[in-house]
Amino acid sequence: MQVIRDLAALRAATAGLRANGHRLALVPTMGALHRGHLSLVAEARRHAGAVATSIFVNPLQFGPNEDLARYPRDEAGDLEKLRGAGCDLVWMPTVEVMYPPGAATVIEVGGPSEGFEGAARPGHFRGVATVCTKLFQQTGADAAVFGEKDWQQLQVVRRLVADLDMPIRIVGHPTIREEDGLAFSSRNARLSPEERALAPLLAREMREAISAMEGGAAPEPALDAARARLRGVGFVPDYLALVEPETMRSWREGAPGEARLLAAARLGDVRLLDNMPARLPEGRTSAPESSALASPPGPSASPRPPAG
Ligand SMILES: Nc1ncnc2c1ncn2[C@@H]1O[C@H](COP(=O)(O)OP(=O)(O)OP(=O)(O)O)[C@@H](O)[C@H]1O
Ligand SMILES: CC(C)(CO)[C@@H](O)C(=O)[O-]
Ligand code: BAL
Repeated sequence: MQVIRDLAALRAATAGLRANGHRLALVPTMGALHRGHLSLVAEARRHAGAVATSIFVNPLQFGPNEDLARYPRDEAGDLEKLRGAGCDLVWMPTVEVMYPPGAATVIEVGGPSEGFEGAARPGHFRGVATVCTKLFQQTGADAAVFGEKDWQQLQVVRRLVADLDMPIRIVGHPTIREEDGLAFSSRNARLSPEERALAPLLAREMREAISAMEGGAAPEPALDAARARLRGVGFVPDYLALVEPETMRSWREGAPGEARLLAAARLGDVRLLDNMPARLPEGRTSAPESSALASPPGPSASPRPPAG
């Protein structure tokens, strides 16, 4: 496994892999690797003959009051895990290599960047989009694998690649969880034992709310009940919201189909993120547009052109 810290060496190594006929798949990470990351490495292997993992704690995606300085780091442990996972190349640039003095270009993605993590962490997705663009350029990877764990990030990266015609395939990989249902996350290492014992309740409450909604309950009351239960055990929920899976727009009340439930909640000073699919059933439409279609217009129904 080659461990590379400067750009010239990276270019030489990727050119060597390509000369040997290998396509390259990249797994971008911020290190402190766990089983979730290693499953991305295994997924990457299915898409290319050579696998690169980047480890770079990207200051550009952290706000001034966020946990950049406390972000967990474990270089020796990470390299050992990547060797065990059969990774071919590790790209570990320093901040100076990634952002040399004078660097002044950033990438701003609209659409799915707005709201949720974009609202809670202003500038976060600018940092993610900028570093991902650089990582794709630096490695020339044919594919990059991202975890569904950061669902909004995955949609932002897909938007970035589509809008800028980048010749790279973005692969999403399902969230890997501990046995008690908590999604693996590097920041879990910062939970106290008491917080760690409570942490799986986030996923449990999300599942409860989803099964209520899939059973026909209206989303907002189901989500309100989940928020209240989470508060009751010590979480500070930031958002618990049903959205369109790709655009991140709010789910249209009453619409059937495949939605995504997004959650962020604080436990102590650790912010946990999670998301899950929710299949909303037909037959409990309450949206003004659908009810106008389904029933004869009443006095307050807005006029609609006839269908077809
Ligand atoms: N439990 C998981 N299952 C699958 N993929 C994951 C999981 N956790 C993280 N990833 C993915 O790994 C990649 C690198 O993420 P990152 O290094 O930020 O890890 P993280 O554990 O999510 O850390 P953080 O605690 O900062 O959220 C991202 O694509 C992320 O979605
Ligand atoms: C994609 C990423 C490596 C960019 O810094 C980061 O946001 C992450 O680890 O999810
Ligand atoms: N996994 C998303 C990286 C971050 O929290 O900054």
